[in-house]
Amino acid sequence: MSAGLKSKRRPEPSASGAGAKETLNERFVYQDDEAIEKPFNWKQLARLASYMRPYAKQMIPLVIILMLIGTVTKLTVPYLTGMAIDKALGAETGSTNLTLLYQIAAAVLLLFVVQYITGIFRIKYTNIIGQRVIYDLRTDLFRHIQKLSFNFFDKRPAGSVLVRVTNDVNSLQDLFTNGVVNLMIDCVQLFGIVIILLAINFKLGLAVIVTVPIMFLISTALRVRIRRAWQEVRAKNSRINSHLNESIQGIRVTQAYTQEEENMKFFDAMNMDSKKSWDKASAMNQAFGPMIEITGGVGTLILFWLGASLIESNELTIGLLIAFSNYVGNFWEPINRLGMMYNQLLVAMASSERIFEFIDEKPNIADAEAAKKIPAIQGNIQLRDVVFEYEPGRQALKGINLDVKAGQSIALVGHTGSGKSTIINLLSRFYDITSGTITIDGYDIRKVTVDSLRSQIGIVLQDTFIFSGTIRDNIRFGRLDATDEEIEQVAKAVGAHDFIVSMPGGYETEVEERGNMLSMGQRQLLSFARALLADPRILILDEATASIDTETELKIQEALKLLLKGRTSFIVAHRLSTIRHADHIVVLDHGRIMEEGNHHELMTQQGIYYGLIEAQYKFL
Ligand SMILES: Nc1ncnc2c1ncn2[C@@H]1O[C@H](COP(=O)(O)OP(=O)(O)OP(=O)(O)O)[C@@H](O)[C@H]1O
Repeated sequence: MSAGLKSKRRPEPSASGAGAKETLNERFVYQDDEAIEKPFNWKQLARLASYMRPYAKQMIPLVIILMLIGTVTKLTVPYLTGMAIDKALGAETGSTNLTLLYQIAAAVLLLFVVQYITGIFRIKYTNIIGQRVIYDLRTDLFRHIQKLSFNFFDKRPAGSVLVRVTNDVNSLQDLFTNGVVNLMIDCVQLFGIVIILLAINFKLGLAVIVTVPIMFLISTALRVRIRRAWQEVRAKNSRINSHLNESIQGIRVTQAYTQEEENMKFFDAMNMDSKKSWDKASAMNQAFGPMIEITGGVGTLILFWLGASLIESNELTIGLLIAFSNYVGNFWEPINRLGMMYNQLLVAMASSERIFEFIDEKPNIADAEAAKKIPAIQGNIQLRDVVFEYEPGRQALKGINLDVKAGQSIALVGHTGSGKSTIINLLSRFYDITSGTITIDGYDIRKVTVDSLRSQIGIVLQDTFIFSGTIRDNIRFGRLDATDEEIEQVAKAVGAHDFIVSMPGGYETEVEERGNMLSMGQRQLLSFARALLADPRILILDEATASIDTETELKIQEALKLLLKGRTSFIVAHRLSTIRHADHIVVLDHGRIMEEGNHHELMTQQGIYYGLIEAQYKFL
């Protein structure tokens, strides 16, 4: 397997059920993804808000106007209701006035209609803004992830990267669509109600307002506990998802080793764990949920108790008390929502921190300041004292010197872990060397632009990745502007045409992601066709180790000959036929070149190479 594509594996499922429980806490947890909420951070909030800037001029003023109209109409209704009771139904005047009642009813109806219509448009526009912001954020993140270097992915499980692009971005969706506008609405509504309450009756207004912070604290504290319990449920479910993902990906290995029962035990333990935390959260919801409702009731109680005495002393009318109680009802709504909003913000803090951490990660393979494009490559390559460490202090290559002339084919051979894949990863600059130099046609590869370098180097990896799409699309990946004829030409040249046309849809056959429906040999031929289409001056090839039937082997050898013709090539070679035909063979051991030469020279030396070839014969 190529070093660049190696991922750090999590431990294998443990062998016993008890072990399953013990490891449950560590497996499927991406350490840095565990934090569900983070403390409030103004800088980060400002950075998030900056994503709304492009839409600020066009849409935000419109949303604010709609919101203000909606809030004013909403706050006018209780006042009109109070007026209807006092003036039209005679609670204050002592005589009924039906005309006034109808007029007030008509006004209230009109206000409702206005509120309804402004609400529809406000929601529509906030959703549009929210979706655009999320789209921008996701695009930024994906564009950036694509640029990150191999060593970034070496350190992270693919699942952890996935979680950021999907879950973390999604968790901000609500904040951007409803959160920001609701926050504004609630603040305006609260401010308006405070003024109105104090204006209607200062004493009563003050009494109600004073209770607010206490109620707010109680309800927020209860809510925090409920939220944490639900977050625990979500975290457990996310572990189940990760396990499920791995189980499905690895189903072949599980079935081949008849590990279904063990896997089931592990899943069961996780499932049970999730169920228990759900039970706990649900019980908490039932116990505390009604208490939050009751806190709102206390305010109303104070209101009627104090209100009644004010009516007795003629300081307040019945209508105004009812209007007052309506306002108090409206008062609780934004306070509760603000509490929820605060929770939402803390969760958003954690998600945005993770997203920005990725966006701020500098790809460590980037163009040098004065980097120029490398001109059309001839293919002369020189490695001088190349030392490379994946991790500081552990040298994977310990001073490699190599001279390759344009058009030569170099076979890299050696025991597993000797540094073969590392060399080919360095040539395309997937990693930067620790010391020494690599030059192509005399250009130091660190001083030319990464794009101009990679676009002239073709790579065929052992794990030939097939993307979901048609066979034609997969070949076209080598050069996007290739015509259909060119695609068929290269497929014919590498000997893939026959099997392609025998498939149900020919070149248009849809292949699943990773190309599961294709055989190893077929995948290999497709990737050769892809590389031939790209027509690079330098070709890097990590030869597949899997044994394939002799007929396919012959086809692959033929295709390989064609592919290598006239190019400088580096092959991590496993097949004897490939090695034998190489112009130059480099034998690596523990990161050093131990032997060099052609097949005959090395065989007569009777050194490491001789031993490797002898060992291969034994297996044949
Ligand atoms: N991504 C990585 N992070 C850290 N160390 C790595 C990484 N990839 C490879 N190594 C280490 O570098 C050394 C050389 O590995 P390399 O993959 O080049 O060997 P190889 O000769 O290609 O082996 P194989 O034939 O098994 O693919 C090994 O000791 C390996 O453990």
